[in-house]
Amino acid sequence: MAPTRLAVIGAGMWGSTLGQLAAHNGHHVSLWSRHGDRSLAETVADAEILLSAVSMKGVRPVASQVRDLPIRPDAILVTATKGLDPETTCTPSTIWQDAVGDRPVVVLAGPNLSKEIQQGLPAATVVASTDFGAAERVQGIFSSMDFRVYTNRDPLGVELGGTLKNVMAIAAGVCDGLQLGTNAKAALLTRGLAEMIRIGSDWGAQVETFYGLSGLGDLLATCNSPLSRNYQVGYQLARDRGLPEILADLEGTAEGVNTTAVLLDRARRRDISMPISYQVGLLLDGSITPKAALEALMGRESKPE
Ligand SMILES: NC(=O)C1=CN([C@@H]2O[C@H](COP(=O)(O)OP(=O)(O)OC[C@H]3O[C@@H](n4cnc5c(N)ncnc54)[C@H](O)[C@@H]3O)[C@@H](O)[C@H]2O)C=CC1
Ligand SMILES: O=C(CO)COP(=O)(O)O
Repeated sequence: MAPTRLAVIGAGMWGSTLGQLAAHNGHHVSLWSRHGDRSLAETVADAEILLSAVSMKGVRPVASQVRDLPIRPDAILVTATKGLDPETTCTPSTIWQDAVGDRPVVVLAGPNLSKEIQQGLPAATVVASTDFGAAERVQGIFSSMDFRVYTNRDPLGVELGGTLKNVMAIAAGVCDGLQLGTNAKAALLTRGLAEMIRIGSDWGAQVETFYGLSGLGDLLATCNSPLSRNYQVGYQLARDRGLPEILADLEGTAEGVNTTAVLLDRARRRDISMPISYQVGLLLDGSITPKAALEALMGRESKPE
């Protein structure tokens, strides 16, 4: 494949890792950070691929800057952020589509703990777009013997899988922090996936997408790894640490903390039952203890699966 010019917007853990993967494949990568010397305008001007890996709070401000900059008419925008916009509850790709007009937008998500990828351990991911040719182009840029990239035609489902599992990862951390055992964890993840599918299909995503790498795959990785920041938040809450203290010590962003409130807002308005997410919300705002959250979930009225 001919070398491609990539602008990686956001030089955090994930942006840097994705930049390295593309550079190892011989592509020309420029990394932009709000703290760096190079301007965003210079970074994106010639780029054939613009890849955003800023955390959710940066998506709207950065996308509105990019909207006002000259970029190539044939540029492809790739979004790798896993979060929800608090103003509108929409996903990052919606904000980016608005900023780049009719250029293709590709969502990249999967079970991708950046520290493992940095060590050269094998991983797989998904690139999804309604423009299948654009997804295939991005697949070619990142694919290697260490990083297997699948295409998908359901960008919303892929994006929601990566985003919603962060809420479940907080719950999974609590489960392990309280030492509730393997049965409890399996029940939590299975019912968590049901919750993700319930709201995701109402959103317009395809159910089968949630059984793929970006849904079940990312749920398994994130909910079972101490490398996950979201898992760490839950684990440490269960060990009686306060949220501000946990976040102050955390390396990078735990998107699930903000995602939970936005998700619950949407679930309330759409009248969708999200019992696990609801307890995570109470836990994060300090109005319930981890043990009381467990009791509330186990004490719910009996129902069919
Ligand atoms: N680290 C990982 O393993 C993975 C992370 N992700 C997702 O990627 C996103 C970024 O994650 P990390 O790189 O780990 O987080 P990070 O905290 O290491 O980096 C976040 C980046 O966003 C930038 N940023 C934040 N607000 C900004 C603003 N207003 N303007 C400009 N830049 C701003 C920060 O400067 C930083 O470079 C998150 O949504 C995360 O869920 C997805 C897959 C894997
Ligand atoms: O999304 C991730 C792995 O796919 C990273 O998880 P955390 O953001 O919880 O660290």
